[in-house]
Amino acid sequence: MSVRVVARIRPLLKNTEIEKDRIIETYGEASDNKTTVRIPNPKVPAELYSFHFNSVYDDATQAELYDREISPQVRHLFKGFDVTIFAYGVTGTGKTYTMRGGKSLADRGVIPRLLSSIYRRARKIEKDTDGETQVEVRMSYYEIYNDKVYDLFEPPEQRTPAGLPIYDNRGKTVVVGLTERPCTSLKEFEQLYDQANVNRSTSATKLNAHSSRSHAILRVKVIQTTGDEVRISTASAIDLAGSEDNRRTDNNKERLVESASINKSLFVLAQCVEAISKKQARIPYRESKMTRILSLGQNNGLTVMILNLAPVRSYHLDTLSSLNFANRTKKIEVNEVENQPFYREQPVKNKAEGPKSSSMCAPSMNRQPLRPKMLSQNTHLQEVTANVVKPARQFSVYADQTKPPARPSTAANTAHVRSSHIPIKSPKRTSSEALPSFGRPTKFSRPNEPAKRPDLGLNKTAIEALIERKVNEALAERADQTTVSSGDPVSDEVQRRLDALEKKVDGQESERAEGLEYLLMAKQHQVRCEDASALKMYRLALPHFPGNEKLAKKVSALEKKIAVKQLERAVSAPREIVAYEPVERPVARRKEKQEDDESYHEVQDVVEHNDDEDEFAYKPRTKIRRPQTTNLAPHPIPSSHLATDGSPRPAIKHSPPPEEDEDSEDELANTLTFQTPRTRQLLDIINTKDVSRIKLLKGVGVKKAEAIVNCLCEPDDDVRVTSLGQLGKLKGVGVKTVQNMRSGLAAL
Ligand SMILES: Nc1ncnc2c1ncn2[C@@H]1O[C@H](COP(=O)(O)OP(=O)(O)OP(=O)(O)O)[C@@H](O)[C@H]1O
Repeated sequence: MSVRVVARIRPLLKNTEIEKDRIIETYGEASDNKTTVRIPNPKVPAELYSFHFNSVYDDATQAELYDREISPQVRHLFKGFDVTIFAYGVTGTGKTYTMRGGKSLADRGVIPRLLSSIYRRARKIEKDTDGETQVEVRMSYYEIYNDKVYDLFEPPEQRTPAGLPIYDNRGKTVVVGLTERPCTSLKEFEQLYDQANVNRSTSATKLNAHSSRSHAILRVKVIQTTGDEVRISTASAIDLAGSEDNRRTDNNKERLVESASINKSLFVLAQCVEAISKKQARIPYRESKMTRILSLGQNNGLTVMILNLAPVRSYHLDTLSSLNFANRTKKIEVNEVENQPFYREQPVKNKAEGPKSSSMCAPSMNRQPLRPKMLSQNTHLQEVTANVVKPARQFSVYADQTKPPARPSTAANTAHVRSSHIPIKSPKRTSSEALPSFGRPTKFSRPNEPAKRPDLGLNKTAIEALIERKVNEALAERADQTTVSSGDPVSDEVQRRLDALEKKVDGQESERAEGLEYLLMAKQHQVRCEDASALKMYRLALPHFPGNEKLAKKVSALEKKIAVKQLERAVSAPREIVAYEPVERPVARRKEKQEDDESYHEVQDVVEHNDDEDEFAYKPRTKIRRPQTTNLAPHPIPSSHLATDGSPRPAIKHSPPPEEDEDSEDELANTLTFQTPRTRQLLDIINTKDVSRIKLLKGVGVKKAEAIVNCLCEPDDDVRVTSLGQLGKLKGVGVKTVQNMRSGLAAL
């Protein structure tokens, strides 16, 4: 079965969003059964893109979404399936609202409603079985913040900076040292959940006053116990942090680091989804903790993704990218396999207290091999297991007996009975791994049934003697080893040195790793054309690479680039012409431009070969000219070319001006600062987008005029050149041409 993808479009936010800016439309066979989202092409608004999902909710209430999408999953959960529900979307699109919701009854989100359903169903099962089946609910709640895992049941001051380790256990990612709290009622859950949410990392950003800065994972374990049969299934509800465009957030240093980490993990998730959809052999799960924990497409059970979308233009590009991601996600196949019940050994002491009070220590729980999918819907399991006589207990302490006595006939019968009903075979195990003589490896008879125990020829005293002998042997062996190591002064000395060396290297490594982390973030920001954020990250990296000239140069080049951009912006804003303040003239422009070019290539290199960054070696590269396209139409506009409202910005093409113009950039910087009547006249002519008029400008032939008009002619968009700086950056124009055009105007 595939991941179920449902899109939820949040309503317009009062005070900040208006109807006119709505760009998303939804369609379906009926008004309560929508399945399609339509959104215009940002370049060609008349062209609509359609995306089909399992369901689409437009302005839906919390109850509607829950009842139709999540409530049906509770039944599966109690049948033994693991259920994963996760909310995905850009920051401010309503993920936390969907998952957690508000405080009022109507506003409650998926999580409190899910827990309410779980408790209701649990009570019903207990009642229907006259208490024979008991249901226990335990929960753990943690967050992944800056790629580190923190227990949300622990207050932040008790956290270790490194966070909790995770490891893979037979395909399941396990967080080590996580608190698991029993939770007997909805009220108790709400208390725990609210308390834990206080520990979650949230902050105000420009786009969301309560932005989640971490991915939050709630795991609810449902343990159903009938006699000594235990069935465990888990519901995971995940509120992912939203990706952010830092040009829009005005994030400070701390927020930027968080943001880079969020964006990185979401980037890895997108890569994983792409790799799965392309059926690639390598899925890069391990590159982020979030993808390891989410295990999309790797986990068994049922997965529902809630795609949160904002309906307005300011999210246009982000919405498109989320829709594309969701479109790929819906094709991911998940193994719909339920967790099998297992049988636990009931401690004699607790027997009288009944199953509810029995301890549920994780180590005693041995899962059985998974059955193939075709059996996953078997509803007769209870019946079958009721007929099964459990095999005799086997102690490993008997392993060194010459030959274990023949297994009691009941065990053989068990295997026979089982195989006639359910051929238990894990789809993930090879036959050699399966236990040949027992249907279930973890099933033990109760200890107070001595009559069924095999006669293994050892009495209690003999067993104790055997254990004592083994323990003594092991202790003696260890004592021998200790003597050898302490008696060797050379190895002690070597060991001391090694320890010291290790510490030193560790220190350097963590220092360097932190620096590299900043560099990587800087590169990510650069890729997204967030120069200011990139600069901040480079500055943070500086102290980690003392004396690295290349890095220092990079910082100063970026500072200058930003200064020039600010200058251009100031010039293009009409009011600021009046308030013009002289800005320090950019010096050594030629050099700066070279560095810009190089950083352009480096960014590309980092995307392809991240290893380059490890050395931070500044290798001279051959200049690669970007393709000289004359028509923009077939190429998607990169997000950096679009204004925050999704419409194309005035057609500034981020390409280096032609070689001939490099020397004159200082002069252009001069002319950028104000608009003379001649400049205005020139810009007016350019903005006519009329080839016959533009070609008359000095130094402009028909070809150049056509190229200029092509740059400006985005269908249905009024792209205007508002400064000489912008004009100079159009493809094929450059500073000299601009000067020619201006000087020619005097003669017109
Ligand atoms: N369906 C909805 N109905 C009413 N208000 C909503 C809805 N969805 C979201 N909102 C409002 O939109 C704002 C942003 O929502 P929310 O904080 O849930 O976004 P988010 O995607 O979790 O953001 P982040 O990733 O930054 O945490 C909140 O004020 C929330 O109340």
